[in-house]
Amino acid sequence: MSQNDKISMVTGVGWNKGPCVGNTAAISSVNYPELCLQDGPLGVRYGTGTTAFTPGIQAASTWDTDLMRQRGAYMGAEAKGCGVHVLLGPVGGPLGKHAAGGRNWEGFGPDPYLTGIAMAETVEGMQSSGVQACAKHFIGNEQELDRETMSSNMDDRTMHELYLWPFADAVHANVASVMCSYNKLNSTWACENDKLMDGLLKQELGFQGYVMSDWNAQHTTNGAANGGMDMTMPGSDYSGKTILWGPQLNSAVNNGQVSKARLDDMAKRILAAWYLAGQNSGYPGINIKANVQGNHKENVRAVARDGIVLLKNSGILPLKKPGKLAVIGSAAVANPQGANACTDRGCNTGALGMGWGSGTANYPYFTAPYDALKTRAQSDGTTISLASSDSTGGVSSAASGADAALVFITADSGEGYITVEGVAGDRNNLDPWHSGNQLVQAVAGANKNTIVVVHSVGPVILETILALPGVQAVVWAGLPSQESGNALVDILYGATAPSGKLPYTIAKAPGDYGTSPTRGDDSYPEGLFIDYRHFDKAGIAPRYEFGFGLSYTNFTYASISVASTATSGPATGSVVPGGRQDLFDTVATVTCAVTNAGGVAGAEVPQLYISLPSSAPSAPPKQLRGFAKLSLAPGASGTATFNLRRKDLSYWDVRTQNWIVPSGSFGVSVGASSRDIRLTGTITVS
Ligand SMILES: OC[C@H]1O[C@@H](O[C@H]2[C@H](O)[C@@H](O)[C@H](O[C@H]3[C@H](O)[C@@H](O)[C@H](O)O[C@@H]3CO)O[C@@H]2CO)[C@H](O)[C@@H](O)[C@@H]1O
Repeated sequence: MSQNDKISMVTGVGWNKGPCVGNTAAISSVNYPELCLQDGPLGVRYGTGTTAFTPGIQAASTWDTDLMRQRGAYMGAEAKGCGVHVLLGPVGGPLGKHAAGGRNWEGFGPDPYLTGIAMAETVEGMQSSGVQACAKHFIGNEQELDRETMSSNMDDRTMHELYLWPFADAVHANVASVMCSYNKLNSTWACENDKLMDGLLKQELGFQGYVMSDWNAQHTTNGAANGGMDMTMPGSDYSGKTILWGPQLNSAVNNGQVSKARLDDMAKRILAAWYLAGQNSGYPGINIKANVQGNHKENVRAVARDGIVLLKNSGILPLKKPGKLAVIGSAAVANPQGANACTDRGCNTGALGMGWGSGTANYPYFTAPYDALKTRAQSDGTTISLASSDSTGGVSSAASGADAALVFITADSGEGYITVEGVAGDRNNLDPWHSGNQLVQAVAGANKNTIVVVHSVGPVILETILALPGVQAVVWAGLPSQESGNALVDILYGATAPSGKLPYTIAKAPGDYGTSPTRGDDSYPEGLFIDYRHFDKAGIAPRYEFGFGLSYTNFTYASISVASTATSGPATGSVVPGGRQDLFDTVATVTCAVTNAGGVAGAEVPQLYISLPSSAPSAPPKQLRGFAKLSLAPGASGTATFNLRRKDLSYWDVRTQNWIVPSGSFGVSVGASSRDIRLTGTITVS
């Protein structure tokens, strides 16, 4: 390849200059195609014949690795069918430091272990279908407010044990590419941060793919090249005036400011990823409008359904052919202007299926809650009525007299380039939108059998709602995408027992989280203590804890067994993708029996938390390090097996710059949530 070829391979053609959101030019000398990079984390953005998969946070809410992998594989297959070479997902940052963070819903929640597993499953699924995955946004882009000017200043241990952790799992899964983020990291732009891209990602984690910039996140020609960035996107700023690579990079290489070896390295990494994905032969031509949906809606329905978390149920659910059902709220029906009426889903009108921004896709269709409820009611002979307004005025007459009243509320957020109803990305508060508390108050005042359905991007404060005696059930339906109504009916009528568990904590008050987006630089004073790690350490009682979720049956736990070969000391071995080799060795196995002790089939998510021994530096009281999902018939038992990797028992030692397994007694807690611990054991490491 000539120097010009290499420059062309690493430089986007410019904003809005190609068929995809990011494009590089074809290089005929090596039969390399015009490369197509397209969002995003839940399917092909701007497609017309593509599936709108569930957002990452809903996949996390299932705690089901098979569904996560299938979701990734189907997204990858659709991307390939459209000729997309690089699908811009999954999202491991934001992790979810702020409950109100605008883009949290694109990823898998604030626990690094759960997000890491979900990242790996998604990457492997996507790349098994032949598309290159892109782990983003690297790193510290935890809020939309000031994201393009602020610095995320975090200490080394917090970096390793929280924010870098999911990216390490993505690299271990051989992710083809990583996207550096808009913000600065410890005062240096992420996209020219040598410590970050070269030091952490390429050396410590052994990443062999390429780093692309977030769109217009590059600031200098030489700083980015010498800091470890390998591809600039989209190749110009949004006005098309500023171009930082292309001819500028050519000059920098010619005058020695960027070495030829560095340019070769960039090109080698991009080509390696292209070969890794097998895109060098028989790859389809680019057609974002191709119809590639196949049967993928089945995964959407399964994730939407199994991600529903039942928070409260006095026994009203599952519904048993009610004579009269009242459905209330604007969020029960599709956006009257059309499900795709707002660009990049930049409005909260009608039923909510995903947040807004670049991480969205067009709905090929949208089954709203009321659509599916009406179909079910007709087959049951139920009289169903609809009041699709959030005004409390006529609610009393709509709700009274019905056997049950279903009221729909929402909370939305998204990417900061769109402002919706005064919300510029990050949420302004953790309340339901559209006066949801007042709506529920009015409904529950008129009907003592009120069921609240919440569609939300993240935690909502539910105290007002839970204090109402008429509220018999709260169904946390999350972000279900195109299969919203069908998934909800599956759960409400008991075709499937709810099996989702919260991938974040729902607090009693916003201040309980201890973090919120702020202007300017952020020094990350909370360190390791976000979400449940903070609640546990500070002794704050959450309303619904991380990992919580009810079912229509109940499960008992017994017979914990712990076997370990773990030895104390630092990680060793050569660096493989993801870090030192032995970090990924299984060093302990915990098993337990789980029995469905109730009368209906259901699925349980036993969760394993570890507590580090006293010889380790101060650490969160409990940290998730394993989970399983067991589907069990009534009376049946199954075995949950948790394989703990060396890394799962380690802390990051800043002095030696290595992972260390401390000696002593590790607490092992297995339970139905982070605060419903059913079995305990110990792992003793000498
Ligand atoms: O899509 C690729 C990555 O882009 C980042 O989001 C950008 C988004 O894709 C793009 O549509 C949007 O463009 C707007 C632009 O910011 C604004 O100045 C202009 O007026 O309107 C444009 C919309 O027509 O910019 C987004 C960045 O600000 C994502 O961060 C990343 O995750 C995507 O993969």
